[in-house]
Amino acid sequence: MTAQKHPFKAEVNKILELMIHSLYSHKDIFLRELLSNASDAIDKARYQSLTDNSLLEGGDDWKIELIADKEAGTLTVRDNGIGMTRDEAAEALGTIAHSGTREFMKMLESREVKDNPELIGQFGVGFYSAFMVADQVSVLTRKAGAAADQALLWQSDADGSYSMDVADKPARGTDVILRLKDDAKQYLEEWELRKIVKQYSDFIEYPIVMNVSRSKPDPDDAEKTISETVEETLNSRKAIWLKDKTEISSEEYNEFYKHISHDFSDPARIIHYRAEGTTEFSALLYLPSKRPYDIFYQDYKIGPTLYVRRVQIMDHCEAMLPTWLRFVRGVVESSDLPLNVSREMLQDNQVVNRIKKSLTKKVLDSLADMKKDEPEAYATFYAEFGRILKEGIHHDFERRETIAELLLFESTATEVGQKTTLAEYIERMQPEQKEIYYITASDRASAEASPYLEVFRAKNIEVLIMTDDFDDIIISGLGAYKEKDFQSALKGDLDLGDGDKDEKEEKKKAFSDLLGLMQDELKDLVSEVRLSGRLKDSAVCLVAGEHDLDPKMARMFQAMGQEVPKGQRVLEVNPDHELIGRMKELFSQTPDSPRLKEYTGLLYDQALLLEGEAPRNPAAFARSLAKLMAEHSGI
Ligand SMILES: Nc1ncnc2c1ncn2[C@@H]1O[C@H](COP(=O)(O)OP(=O)(O)OP(=O)(O)O)[C@@H](O)[C@H]1O
Repeated sequence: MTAQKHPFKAEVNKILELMIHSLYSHKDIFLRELLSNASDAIDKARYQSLTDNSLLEGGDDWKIELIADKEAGTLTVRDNGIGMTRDEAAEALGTIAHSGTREFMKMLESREVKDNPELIGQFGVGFYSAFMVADQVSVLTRKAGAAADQALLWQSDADGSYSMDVADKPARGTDVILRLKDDAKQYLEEWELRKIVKQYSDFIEYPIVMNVSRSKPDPDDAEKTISETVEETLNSRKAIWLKDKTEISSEEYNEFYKHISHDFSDPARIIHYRAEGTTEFSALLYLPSKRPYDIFYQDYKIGPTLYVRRVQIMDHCEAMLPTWLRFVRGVVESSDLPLNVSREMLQDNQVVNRIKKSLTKKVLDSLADMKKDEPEAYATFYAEFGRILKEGIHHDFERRETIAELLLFESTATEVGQKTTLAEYIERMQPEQKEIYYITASDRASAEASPYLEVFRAKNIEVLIMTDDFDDIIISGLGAYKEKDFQSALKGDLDLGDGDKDEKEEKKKAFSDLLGLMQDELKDLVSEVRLSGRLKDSAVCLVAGEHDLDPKMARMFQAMGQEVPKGQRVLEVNPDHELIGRMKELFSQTPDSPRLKEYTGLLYDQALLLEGEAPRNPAAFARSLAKLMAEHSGI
C-alpha cells in the first residue's frame, strides 16, 4: 500500500509557520515537548497495564531513548509507551486538539502573541515544535496490543500535508524521528542533549537513556585506551514533589511548573508540603501568574495530577480542588488510594475529600500570606484570577468569610486602578455609617458618573465599585462582612441616617400630590414614585427593590435572552431639584396641566438613560426634547 497524503487543518499550518519563525530563540524546547509526550505515553501504558497485563507484551522496562545518528543526521526520541492507532495519529498529529480552536486562531492573529510567541505554548502545540529543528518529522508508532505489522508511519515535511502508511514495528510504542535542519545539527551532540535533558526534563520519572562512547584502558595494552558504547541515563528521575524543599532550587520548581502547565511564565507562588497523620500525601501546587486563555471554558481541566505510589493515575483530578480554585496547577501523590482508582471512585472518597480540604486551606492561606507580604504581587495575581476566586463565596458557604478577606475592589476613595480590601474599607467608614455601600457598573468611569453616587459624594461616604458581571449575586450571597451589611447604592430605600425627621415628613406631605400624579402616569412602568434620599444634582433616578435583580445583572440576563420581570422598580424624585420644585408649583396652580404628564414621561425616560438604557421611544423622546428646547431658547 502506498502512503496516503492528507492536508493539515488550516490552524496547523498557521501554528507551524508561527513556530518555525517566531519561537526560534526557544528552539531547545522541542526536546522537552517530545520527552514529555513520551513520558505521557508511558504513563498511559503503565496505567492501562494495571488492568490489562497483556498490553505489556512481556516488557515493562519503561524507558525513553534518544538516538542520535550523525551519519543520517537524525535524532530519534523513542518510547515504549501506549503508541497510536492510525485514527489517533490522524487526530493528534493533524489537528490542534483543542476545543478553543476559534479562540486560538484569534489569539494567533493578536498582537500579544506576535510580541510573546511563547504564549502559544499553552495551546498544547507541543509536537509541532519538532518542526523548529527538523525539515522532516516521521512518527513510527504501534499501539500497545496491536500486531507488529500493524504499525503506522506518519510523515511530514511541514509542507502543508502529512502522509500515513502501514509499517512494521517490532516493539510497542513510538519513535519520533527528526531529520535535523542544517542549523540544528547540535542536537546530535551528546553534551547538548545532556544539557537540555538536565535543564528541562530531569524530573521525568522514566529513564531517558542514550548510547554514549566512553574510552577505557585497553586490557591488552596498558598504554592504550579503547572506546566502548554504554547506555547512560541522563535524568536524575527524582519526583520533585517528593524531594525535600531544601533540595530544590527555584529554577527547578519553575521548570517543573512549566512542564506541567505549558505556561512559559514563572508561577506567582509555590505551595509544597507533605501531610502526615490520618491521610498522608505530598502536594506541590502552583498559583500561576497569568490566566490561561481557556479558563472560562466549560471543558477547562481542573485539578492536580494525581500519583499513587509513583504511578500517574490521571493528569487532572478534579475531585481534589473546588472549581473556584481551578487556576491551581500541580501534583498530588498519595499512598492511601488504590492504584486502580477510577474517576467515579474519587467522587465520594473520604481520602480525596480530606486531601481536597487540606489543599483548599493551603491555597487560601497562601493567598492570605501573599496579600499580606507582597500586596503588589497579590494585586497582580488578583487581576488575573480574582473573578474566579470570588465564585467561592457563592459555592463554599463555610469559607465565604475567608474568601471575602481576599477580595479587592476599587472604590470611590481609591486612585484609578488601585484596589482596597473590605477590612480597609471598614476602617475608613464614617463614624455614623452602618453599612458597606457598593455600586455595580461596567467600569469605574460609568460608576463615577452615576447619579446614584451623588449623595455619597456629598456626604463623603466611600462606595465600593464592583465591575465583575456577577458581583451583585456574590455580594448578596455574602450578605455582611464583619457584621456590617452590604447595601447597593442602586437598590432599596437609602437611609444614610441623617436629616431631620420632621423636615423629611414635611417634604413628603408637600410633594405627595405631585407624586400621586406621577405615580398614576407611570403605573404600568414602576411600582412606586417616591422622594429620593440619594440624589443631589439629578432630578430622578430608577431604583431596584431591595431584593430585586441588580440592573447590571438584569441587562446581562436580557442579553442572554432570559425573561426579566418588569415594572418592579421605583422612580425616585429629587425634591430639591429646580425642575421638581417648578412642577410642584405648576401642580398647585393648574393640577390638570398636560405639561405635568408630559414632563413625567420625559423624566422617566431620562432615568432610563441614566441607567444606561434607551428611552422607551427614542424618536418621541428626541422630538419632545427639541420642542422644549425651542420653547425655552429665548431666540
Ligand atoms: N510519543 C507519543 N506516544 C503516543 N501518543 C503521542 C506521542 N506524542 C504525541 N502523542 C499524541 O499526540 C497528541 C498531541 O501531542 P502534543 O504534544 O501536540 O499535544 P499534547 O501533548 O496533547 O498537549 P500538551 O502539549 O498541552 O500536553 C498527544 O495528546 C498524544 O495523544
